[in-house]
Amino acid sequence: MSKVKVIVAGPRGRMGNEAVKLVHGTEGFELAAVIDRKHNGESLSAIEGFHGIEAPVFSDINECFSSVEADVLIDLTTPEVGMFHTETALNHGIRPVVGTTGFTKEDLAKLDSLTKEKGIGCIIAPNFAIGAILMMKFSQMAAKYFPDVEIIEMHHDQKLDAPSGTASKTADMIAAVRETKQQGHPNEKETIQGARGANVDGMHIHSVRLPGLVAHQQVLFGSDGELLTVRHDSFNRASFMSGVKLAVDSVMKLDVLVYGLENIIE
Ligand SMILES: NC(=O)c1ccc[n+]([C@@H]2O[C@H](COP(=O)([O-])OP(=O)(O)OC[C@H]3O[C@@H](n4cnc5c(N)ncnc54)[C@H](O)[C@@H]3O)[C@@H](O)[C@H]2O)c1
Ligand SMILES: O=C(O)C1=N[C@H](C(=O)O)CCC1
Repeated sequence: MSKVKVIVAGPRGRMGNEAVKLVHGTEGFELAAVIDRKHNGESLSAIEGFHGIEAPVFSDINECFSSVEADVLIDLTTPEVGMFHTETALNHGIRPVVGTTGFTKEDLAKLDSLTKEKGIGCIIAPNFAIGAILMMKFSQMAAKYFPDVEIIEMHHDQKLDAPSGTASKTADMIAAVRETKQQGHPNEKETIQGARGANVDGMHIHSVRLPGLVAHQQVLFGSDGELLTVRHDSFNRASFMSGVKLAVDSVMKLDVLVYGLENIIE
């Protein structure tokens, strides 16, 4: 069987670095190229930390897609760049696997119609960690019985977007199964703006950013006399890689946009 040819965008980033190593070390995958803001025209193996991993480096995505034959783009960059890369990949017939977070509902709607128009698969996964997917699924289950929910997401202090993609997705999944509910006292007032966090469908999301953290979330469910906490912690970026592999394998069999790996795993 022929190998899945993969391009990684953002190879020198925290996640991109792991993804390059995953693709390079996976038998059924081939690293076709990388897209990096610097090092155009070099081989990846010449860049510190990638010794022995041969792949051409492109700074221009259109040039990359025109020069290299590829099946899948893994994007791990920034929200604005990720949206541009995803649209460009779809327009070139390359299937995107997007880990980049910070996409708006409008971005997702736009990508959904572009995916339908092109008839190829696309996966946007706010969190690739299998434990995080289960945390979201368990939270959705719990919300049927505990409609009062607060989400606390905690990430490293270099994160650009807030709330996290995982927290937004968790809130969306919970909103899909519970009636809209304004939580807390109906007359509550913030004496310092933002004290109650972001409000999604009556649910509050609190974003913590601290050095030393990687990616953590707890979903609190309160009821009369009891508290249920569903929590997940990623302690390193390797925790995301089995989900990245699953997404690359899965996107090859899809012809629609899938938003969230919970739609892929049983
Ligand atoms: N889905 C998940 O499971 C998951 C897990 C971790 C991080 N993330 C998300 O992945 C993204 C990357 O996270 P990170 O921690 O690796 O960030 P990072 O800042 O370490 O890496 C981002 C990389 O993108 C590169 N980049 C920026 N613009 C570019 C361009 N035009 N072309 C090519 N490369 C470009 C930067 O140079 C940088 O190396 C973020 O959006 C983050 O929220 C998702
Ligand atoms: O490190 C990040 O940034 C992460 N972002 C994702 C999110 O926004 O949910 C997932 C975990 C790590």
